[in-house]
Amino acid sequence: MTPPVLRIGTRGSLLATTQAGHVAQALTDAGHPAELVIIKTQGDKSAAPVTEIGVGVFTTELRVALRNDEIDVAVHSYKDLPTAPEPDLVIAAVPPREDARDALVSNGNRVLGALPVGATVGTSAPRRVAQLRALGLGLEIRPLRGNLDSRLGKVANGELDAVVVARAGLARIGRTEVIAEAFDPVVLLPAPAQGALAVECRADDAQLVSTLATLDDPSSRAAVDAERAVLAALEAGCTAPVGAYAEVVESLDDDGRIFLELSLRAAVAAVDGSDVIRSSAVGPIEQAAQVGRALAAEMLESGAASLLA
Ligand SMILES: NCc1[nH]cc(CCC(=O)O)c1CC(=O)O
Repeated sequence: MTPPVLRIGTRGSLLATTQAGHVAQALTDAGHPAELVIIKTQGDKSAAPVTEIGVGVFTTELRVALRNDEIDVAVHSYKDLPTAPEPDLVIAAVPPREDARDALVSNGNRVLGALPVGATVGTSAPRRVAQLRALGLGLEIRPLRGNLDSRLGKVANGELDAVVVARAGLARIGRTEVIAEAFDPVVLLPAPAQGALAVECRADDAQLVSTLATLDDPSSRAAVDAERAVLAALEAGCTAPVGAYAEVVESLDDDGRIFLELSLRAAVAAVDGSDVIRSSAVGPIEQAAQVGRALAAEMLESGAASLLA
């Protein structure tokens, strides 16, 4: 039995409570009153690089709370969720995704190409570090962690010339005005599932699963399923130098009729920027995960494993 007021578990950051708040509001509007329950995760307690604290640092405690029936729903940034399946839990909804691109916030609002050699750019994600280095612009990449406000603060106070963050995070907290440039995926491929939310609940809570399903956006779900299948098939985690981006696009069949299909691009980069393997594929929306796995297999044949080692 689902209690009268749904307990929505979320991390406590402004970004997390804002995005979980949207989910709570949507449920309340649909006649299912909901409230937020703040859960502290390992990633909130430690300021160490995520690459060191490990997989699931922003999500494990939320899943524990779900299993302990302390919350009914967990709202995660989907890109923070490990790819390992959890049979007792289900991603009941992937709401419409935000713009998935990475964004540059810089001193003087300069675009990346206008930053001089030696300019300091903050980011800790190996995926961003690798792709930025591969551009060969002579930038000084500096480690960066903490919540969005503190990251932006490092540009404002002059500690760094620029930072790279997910545009979606800025959009959700209403700060897109600070963006100097949103990177085309050709330049910088976003993390698998970046900009998407995962709305998770216990798999045996059938009534709640169907309630949450009303928030699902099938195109967003297909895209993230394909992207995460690439990551899983490469046996890489959310801190690996792997970018993937999928979207539902219009194509023409042999008779000139428009149909929808999934277009997927992925990249694996050496963290020192010395090499990038890129690949792309199109396929049926209903077979998103297969499209992702096939692309990963192709990239492994091109030598992706040696870049991930
Ligand atoms: N691990 C940090 C994290 N998890 C989700 C987002 C941004 C929002 C999103 O991608 O949905 C961020 C911050 C960032 O990458 O700049």
